[in-house]
Amino acid sequence: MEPIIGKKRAFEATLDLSSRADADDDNDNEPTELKLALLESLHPDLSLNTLLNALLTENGSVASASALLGPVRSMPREVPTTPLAAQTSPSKKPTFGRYQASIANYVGASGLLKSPSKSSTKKGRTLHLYTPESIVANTPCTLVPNFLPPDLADDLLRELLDESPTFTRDKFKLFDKVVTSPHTNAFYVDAEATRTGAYAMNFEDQTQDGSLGKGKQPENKSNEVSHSFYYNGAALPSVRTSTPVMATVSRIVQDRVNAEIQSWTTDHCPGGVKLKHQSPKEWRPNTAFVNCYDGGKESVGYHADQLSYLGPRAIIGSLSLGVEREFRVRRIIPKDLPTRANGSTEKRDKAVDEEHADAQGQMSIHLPHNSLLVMHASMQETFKHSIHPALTVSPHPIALNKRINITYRHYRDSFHPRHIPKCRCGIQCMLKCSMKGQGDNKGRHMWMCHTGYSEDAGKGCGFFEWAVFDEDGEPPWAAGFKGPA
Ligand SMILES: O=C(O)CCC(=O)C(=O)O
Ligand SMILES: [Fe+2]
Repeated sequence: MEPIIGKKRAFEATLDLSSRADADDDNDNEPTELKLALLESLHPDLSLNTLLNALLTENGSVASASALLGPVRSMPREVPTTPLAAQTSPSKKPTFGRYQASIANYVGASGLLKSPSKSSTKKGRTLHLYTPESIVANTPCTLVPNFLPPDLADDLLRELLDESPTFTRDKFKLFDKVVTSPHTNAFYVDAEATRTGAYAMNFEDQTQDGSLGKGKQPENKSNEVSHSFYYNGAALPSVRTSTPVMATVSRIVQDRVNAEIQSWTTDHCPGGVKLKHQSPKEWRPNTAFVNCYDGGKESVGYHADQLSYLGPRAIIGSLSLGVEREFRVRRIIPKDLPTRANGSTEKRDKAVDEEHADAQGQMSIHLPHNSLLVMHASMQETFKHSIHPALTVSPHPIALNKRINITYRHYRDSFHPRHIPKCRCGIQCMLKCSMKGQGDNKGRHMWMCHTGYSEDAGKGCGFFEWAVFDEDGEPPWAAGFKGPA
């Protein structure tokens, strides 16, 4: 059995680490904290998130936000002198028992907030989607609220909160600068997957019960790059075996995601048929990134997930626990720029991309505790996603200011590190979807060198080749490859 040895994860070079909050779009000069304080005094039983959302939806107008939120419950009381953001800072004792209002009370039949100007996204604007119906109608995602039995969700949350102090921050290169991700994470492989098959692990790294031990981060003992997971030019520094509750939940996620794939295909794919390059096989999660966001400032910028080990048309089951946060999505806008021979991108192009993307606006999905978001087969190729920084968070009784997110993933045997193409630097290529180029090349997948993204690497070798898949997304080296689609 060959070892899988972890390394470091990072994101694509399109990350936007800015913490620009939409509240900057306010149409007057009052600080947002003051407006929130006013709104809170008018609607004392609503959560800060609800108030903030209403304020953002109404472009910073307190009067319109208040009208949207419904009848005023009391006369305004004195505006607190402490900014509300500070009231939920980790140093302050959180107040529990605050009623978490459902914004669905304030939405129209479409699930969109009642506001005619919000029927579609606009430059710099955010369309808030508050119901599962509006989410699936506007994005390639399905939201399942109250997903797990409540005690199981709490057990999983407690288990991962215990692990979270050992999580690390990604470091990677962006526009020639080394950036650190504004949240922490760790990578897990299912114990079952580490015992057999393509993802079998080197048992030397494991303890007797088969786990790597809490927070244990073994050094990569092998330089055999073909057995490591590479993200943006560096191998992951550690691979952990999934915790017992993660594994139990993984099976529940598997069943639900497969059922959701079926309904989504029937309802949203032309002719009710799966997409070209989507795998027809059962989705079987065998790995997961677990993310931790400690307080509203922690976030992750816009990115599409790297496809190297997932293959094209990847599906991800993303479980949220603890503090509710905003998951923002925006469409990737293909542009008619000529593709460079080596598929490389430049700073100037990225800036143009960002400007172009911003012009389309974005959509916001609110992810409460114990909700499962299924990112369907067209998501990674057509949308970017992020966790937006929050001015305030409503503390969770177990997690306080933290949000834990588990992205369950199916790493496919035919995309195992030992199989995928290597570049001239000698490391595995990254699989990406091209959004540039002309005609048929737009939306094609490509294998490319990602050394240039690594914290300590040079420019990379510029290796690039178009990826070839059959109808089911299998590469030419896979058993049963049926020929180019
Ligand atoms: O925290 C989340 O919901 C998203 C995390 C994410 O995008 C990722 O792990 O790639
Ligand atoms: Fe992601």
